[in-house]
Amino acid sequence: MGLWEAFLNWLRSLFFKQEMELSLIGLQNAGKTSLVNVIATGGYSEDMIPTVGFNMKKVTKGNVTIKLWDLGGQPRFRSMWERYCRAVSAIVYVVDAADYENLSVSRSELHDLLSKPSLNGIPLLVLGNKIDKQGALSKPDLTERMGLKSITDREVCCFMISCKNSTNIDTVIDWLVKHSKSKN
Ligand SMILES: Nc1nc2c(ncn2[C@@H]2O[C@H](COP(=O)(O)OP(=O)(O)OP(=O)(O)O)[C@@H](O)[C@H]2O)c(=O)[nH]1
Ligand SMILES: [Mg+2]
Repeated sequence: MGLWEAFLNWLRSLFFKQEMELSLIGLQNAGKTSLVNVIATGGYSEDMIPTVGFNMKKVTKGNVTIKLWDLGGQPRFRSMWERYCRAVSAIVYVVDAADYENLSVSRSELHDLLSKPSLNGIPLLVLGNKIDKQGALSKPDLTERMGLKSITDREVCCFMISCKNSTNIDTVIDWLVKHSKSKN
């Protein structure tokens, strides 16, 4: 980056703060809270407590402030997913790519959620997590098993990640930042 361009970017960052709000959705144990921690602090722990209800965290990346709604994935919390997705710039749906048993439930929960008229057109980022695990699905397999090609009414993107090894977390952050909106 040239000096002049860097200077312009710096100026822009002073005046054009960006902000975004997004919701992290997915079945229990998919790694949503782990992802929040990795994005916020880079920390990872095996010892996680299931999220009860939801948590909110604000993270700043460059001049973008991201408000993250981290929702509980257990069946009893799924009915509130829609409510927390209505006003967001993007829905981030986390899937455990090594947990074959729960893939069909994850797929149907995703498609149920996207069928809500209130969520029409909101961009979707699907993250296949835990690719450090042996036997984790490849991106084409996950795309197929989650029926992502049939979603045509919005922007859909899919990345394979590992919160444990911080794989592709920078790609996720780049995507998020690109989907933020100007505040003023
Ligand atoms: N091997 C591996 N384990 C992971 C990874 N990410 C998360 N985990 C583990 O998966 C378990 C569940 O992680 P959480 O982040 O609590 O999952 P969650 O989606 O927030 O679950 P709920 O809050 O119940 O909806 C924890 O034991 C994590 O350590 C990963 O990339 N690789
Ligand atoms: Mg959680």
